[in-house]
Amino acid sequence: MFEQTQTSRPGNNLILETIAVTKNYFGDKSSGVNNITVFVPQGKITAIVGESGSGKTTLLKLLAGMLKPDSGDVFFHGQPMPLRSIASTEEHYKIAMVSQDNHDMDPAASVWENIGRGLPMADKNYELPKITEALTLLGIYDLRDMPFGKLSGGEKQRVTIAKALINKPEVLMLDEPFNQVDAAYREGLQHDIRQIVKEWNVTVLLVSHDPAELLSMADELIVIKEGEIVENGTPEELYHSPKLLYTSKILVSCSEMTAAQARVCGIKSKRGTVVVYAEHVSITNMPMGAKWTVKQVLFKGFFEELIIERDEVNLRVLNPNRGKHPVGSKIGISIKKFYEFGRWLS
Ligand SMILES: Nc1ncnc2c1ncn2[C@@H]1O[C@H](COP(=O)(O)OP(=O)(O)OP(=O)(O)O)[C@@H](O)[C@H]1O
Repeated sequence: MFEQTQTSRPGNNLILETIAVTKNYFGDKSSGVNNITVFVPQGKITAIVGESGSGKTTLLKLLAGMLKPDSGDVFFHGQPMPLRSIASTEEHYKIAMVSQDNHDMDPAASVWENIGRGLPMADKNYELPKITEALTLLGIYDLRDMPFGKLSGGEKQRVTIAKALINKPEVLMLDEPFNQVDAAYREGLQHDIRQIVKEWNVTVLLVSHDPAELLSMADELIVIKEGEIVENGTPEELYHSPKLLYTSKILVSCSEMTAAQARVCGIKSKRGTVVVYAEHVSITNMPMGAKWTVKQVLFKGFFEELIIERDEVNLRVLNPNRGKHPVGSKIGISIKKFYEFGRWLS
């Protein structure tokens, strides 16, 4: 594999680290994670990205002390992380996990009751101000008397996050937190989480499959493939200069082609694979150059994505002028930028 160790940025205080951690479920490297070293900076949003089954949740659980590594170490504030299955310790209250399934919520109980159950018994006297604060923070105070089971997916997710925040954790782990949440609601929730991170200096570890979410929310991305770290950097670094084809395919709507197919687009490449981002293709107005056929028009809200074809090569094009190029019409294009990847780096 190309690179196995995430690099830490100078000046960042680290809150969580794994050093050469391996966790395999079947005794070989085919599942889990292998020899992973990661540094999680305090007060930032770090996203773990990778294709399905690459080991993101396993890494999250190792960092939370929910899984015992086969080898290697996990540190929280520089101290070995105790395992949760033995007993919940002070460290564990400082790390809250929000997963996709809301499994610890009681659908018949009210929002207020569900959130209150997140408090330790000794803290019951402080229930009123703490629950009020959590509900207000997530903008769901008005829902306090509603049964949890009657809420929409987005509202449920806000309640789950409010419950995770009630003990003011130092680390909030979010595993696919916005899966059930529709687009309009999602942006508001993402914004609120960013605010909480800033105001409370909370560290967030985020697992997501949504490129827009990853790019807009994360301060740092860790890319994981087949249980190993293959690349890391800021969203800007990885978006504009991905080292790996794998990374660009996760983060960007793009077209992947062989060097021979790229020649159809006027690109001469000596390397194995060429990638063109949809946003780097512009539509030209010259009728003579209109050699591409629009095959599909994908509605994306305020813009469209066109799939166009020429000589059996398909290309994705970002089209801001919606409705102008229907299926079957001919267009010309120019490509502003492309990326080349050698096979050994993919
Ligand atoms: N409890 C388990 N027992 C056996 N194998 C497991 C277990 N948990 C995960 N695995 C396997 O380990 C690999 C990594 O799983 P993991 O859930 O960490 O991946 P992921 O990147 O989070 O996937 P997804 O994006 O689909 O949630 C997969 O091959 C998975 O099948």
